[in-house]
Amino acid sequence: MRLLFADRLSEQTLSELEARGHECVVEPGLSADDLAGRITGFDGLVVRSTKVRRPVFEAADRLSLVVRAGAGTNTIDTDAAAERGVFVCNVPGRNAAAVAELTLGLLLAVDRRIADNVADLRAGRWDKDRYGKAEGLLGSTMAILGLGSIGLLVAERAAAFGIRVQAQTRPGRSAQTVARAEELGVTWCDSLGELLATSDVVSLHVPAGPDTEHLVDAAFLAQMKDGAVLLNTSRGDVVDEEALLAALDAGRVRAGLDVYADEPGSGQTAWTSKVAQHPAVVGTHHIGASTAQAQRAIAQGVTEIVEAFTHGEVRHCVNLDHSRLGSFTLTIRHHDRVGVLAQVLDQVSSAGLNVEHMENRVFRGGQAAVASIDVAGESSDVLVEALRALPHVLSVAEVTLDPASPAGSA
Ligand SMILES: NC(=O)C1=CN([C@@H]2O[C@H](COP(=O)(O)OP(=O)(O)OC[C@H]3O[C@@H](n4cnc5c(N)ncnc54)[C@H](O)[C@@H]3O)[C@@H](O)[C@H]2O)C=CC1
Ligand SMILES: O=C(O)CCC(=O)C(=O)O
Repeated sequence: MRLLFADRLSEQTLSELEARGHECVVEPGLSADDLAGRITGFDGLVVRSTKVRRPVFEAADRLSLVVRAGAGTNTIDTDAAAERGVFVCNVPGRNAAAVAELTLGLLLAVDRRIADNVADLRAGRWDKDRYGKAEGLLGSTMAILGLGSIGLLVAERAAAFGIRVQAQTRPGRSAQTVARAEELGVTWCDSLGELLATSDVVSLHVPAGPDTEHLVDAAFLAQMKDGAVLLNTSRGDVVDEEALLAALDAGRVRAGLDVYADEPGSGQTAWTSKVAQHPAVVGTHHIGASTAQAQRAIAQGVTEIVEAFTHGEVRHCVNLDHSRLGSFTLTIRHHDRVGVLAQVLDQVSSAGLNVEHMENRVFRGGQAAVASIDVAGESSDVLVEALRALPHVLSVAEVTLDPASPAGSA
């Protein structure tokens, strides 16, 4: 594949991909605005924080894969990609430990005012009176919103500090997550109000999206305990910054933030933000994932995704419709000969039916294969008999799909 890297990735990944025959063009200086003018001629695009907007997909001539070398995909117009049949894949979980480490670092920094301590010492001021007061973390209570890869690792690290961790009960949470959370001592609150009113620290680890936009608003902040600490290493949009500013000004809360609503992407630039500059905030520059360990793990994930893709497997795709669109599945065992599938598809299209998804698996030895074809429309005995009569077809089975069942192939 011809791959454009619009952000920096490890040299090792690039050499590994090149050793496997891919051409890697690395242009970390490209901005979101430059991308549309640069994308022609590339099959794949790999980005970290660089935004990938609709014009990129409109300008692309052969783009088939965008890999987000990280977890959050809110920086990519996944709908525009879906409209043009471009897969957008992320690398889930691989940078979670790094983000969890920074989250605890921010908490310690807020509690002990480490940044202010350092600034005063660097300015030649000793002030044990001012800095010799802190609540301490042992025995405090932390709420975690978003108990996924990062949330669970934050819970694990918080528990090691003697912090009691709690989360809200949430329908649809996997049994595996509940079991891991309980193993770590996480306890459950039935309502958000109860969770916030009983927590000294609230840590956000939810993805950005319509459900979580301004999840932390004035009402949310008003329910937090007086003097509580808000930690946000997820996305800036999750917090209504005007409301946070008011709560900070009123001395109601303190905050440790790695992400901001209108933060710049990668690189260096002049930037001011009232929340980031607030004295009750310890802020970092969206560096949660920026450790060598996390970037090695992410780079390995990128290589795996590109390699799998070149072998026809799409891993961690975030813009596929996982609900089956077909109404029935045909399973066709056949001799693996040139033209068999073309004849099968001919019969399906002659019956006026549309194929929604198909997969063909060849057995060892290359003699036989099984095709699984999800089809939209009404099946008929005539079609099934016509398929059975085709040369090299060994058997045809037909199963009507339950519209509620997930396809879950990618
Ligand atoms: N600061 C940084 O450098 C980084 C930030 N992130 C951000 O952190 C987010 C979380 O990352 P991961 O833990 O890897 O993702 P994840 O997908 O493993 O976990 C997200 C969790 O949030 C839950 N969730 C979704 N909506 C929710 C809601 N409305 N209320 C409560 N829970 C909800 C999901 O069920 C899931 O368990 C990413 O989407 C990304 O935006 C991720 C990596 C680095
Ligand atoms: O690559 C980065 O620095 C950002 C990481 C991030 O925010 C993510 O993985 O969602």
